[in-house]
Amino acid sequence: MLIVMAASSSLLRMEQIPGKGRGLVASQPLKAGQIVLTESPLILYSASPLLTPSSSPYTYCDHCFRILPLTHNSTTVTCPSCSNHSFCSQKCFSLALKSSHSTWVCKALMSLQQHPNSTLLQQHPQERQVQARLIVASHKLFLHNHTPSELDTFLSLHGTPDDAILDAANFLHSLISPLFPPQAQLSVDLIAQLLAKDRLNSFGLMDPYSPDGPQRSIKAYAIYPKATFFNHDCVPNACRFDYVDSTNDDYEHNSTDIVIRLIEDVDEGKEVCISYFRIGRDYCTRKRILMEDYGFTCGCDRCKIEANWDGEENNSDLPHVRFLSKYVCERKNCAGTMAPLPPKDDVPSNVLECNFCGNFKIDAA
Ligand SMILES: C[S@@+](CC[C@H](N)C(=O)[O-])C[C@H]1O[C@@H](n2cnc3c(N)ncnc32)[C@H](O)[C@@H]1O
Repeated sequence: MLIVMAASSSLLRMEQIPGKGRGLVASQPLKAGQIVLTESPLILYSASPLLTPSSSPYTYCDHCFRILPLTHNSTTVTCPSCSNHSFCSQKCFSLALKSSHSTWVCKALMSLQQHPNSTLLQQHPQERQVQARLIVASHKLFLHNHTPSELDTFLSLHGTPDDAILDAANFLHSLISPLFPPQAQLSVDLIAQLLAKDRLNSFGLMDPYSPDGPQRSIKAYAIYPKATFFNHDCVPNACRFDYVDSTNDDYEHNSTDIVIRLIEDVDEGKEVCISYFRIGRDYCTRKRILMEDYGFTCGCDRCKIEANWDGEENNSDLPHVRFLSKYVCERKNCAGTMAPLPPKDDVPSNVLECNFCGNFKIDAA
């Protein structure tokens, strides 16, 4: 059912949006269901703490983050050097050896997991163990011979270190810089920038949906070079899909790619926005997350209206209430966002797909 279509970057252009910084706007009229962006992560790293056993019921391939079978089967490969990282197939392991689990990454992670580094890490909040993974995963950006544009792109992202980040950066620098090759330009300031940018710009790749399972947790974080420029709206006109655990062959080797698909038609020049979390959340929760995690107050029409609600109103005619009743997935334990499948031969689809549980429904309207 899925349709793979890499979006041309000409569908979107970057502009300064008053009060929001940079954003992405439609450079031509766009249709509901249209895929406006597909891209691979610039940085991708596991959300599992390096030392503490994960609370997730799942284990993942350490390269593509697909779920591994409970008992390792014949295709699962464990890294013979560290015995700590597993891969869903020989192919994924081979790809990992050239990128996410190169000899250097393997040695750096092992060194962080060994005494006395592990003792030092354990004396700090557990978050440091995940931040250490981020720094190791980003090591290519810090090498002098690495393409400078990626580091420049990264450093231009939103996010400024605060005192807590500077403390974390000082500690992580003392722990990790001895592992870096001499030609790397790793400094406390660069680590602080990395942590600050990651906090505002990374997307979480989630555990698979299960109707009766525990609440889904994040299995990996990814920073996408263009998708990071989508601003937030509480009534978004686009939403994000990923197919990490999809069994569809089209996604076999790009399962950590992000796919941004339009929920409704977007006129030329109009900003394309996503929601930074599930859209059904109430006003106070949205306001808190946007301030605490992203540092801004949302000025969208939905927030303006809901700020004055006392819970007694009949709101069924309001545009955002109609939007939510149409596009929030009603499946148990889900509440994801539903977007139409891509149009075929310019004919819009009346099938909606949930970006969280993968459910399909016919749009009766
Ligand atoms: C992932 S970045 C999005 C791109 C960003 N505007 C830029 O110029 O790089 C997230 C940041 O964009 C800004 N932002 C996103 N949505 C916003 C909104 N609806 N209102 C105000 N600021 C917003 C906030 O500063 C937020 O921390």
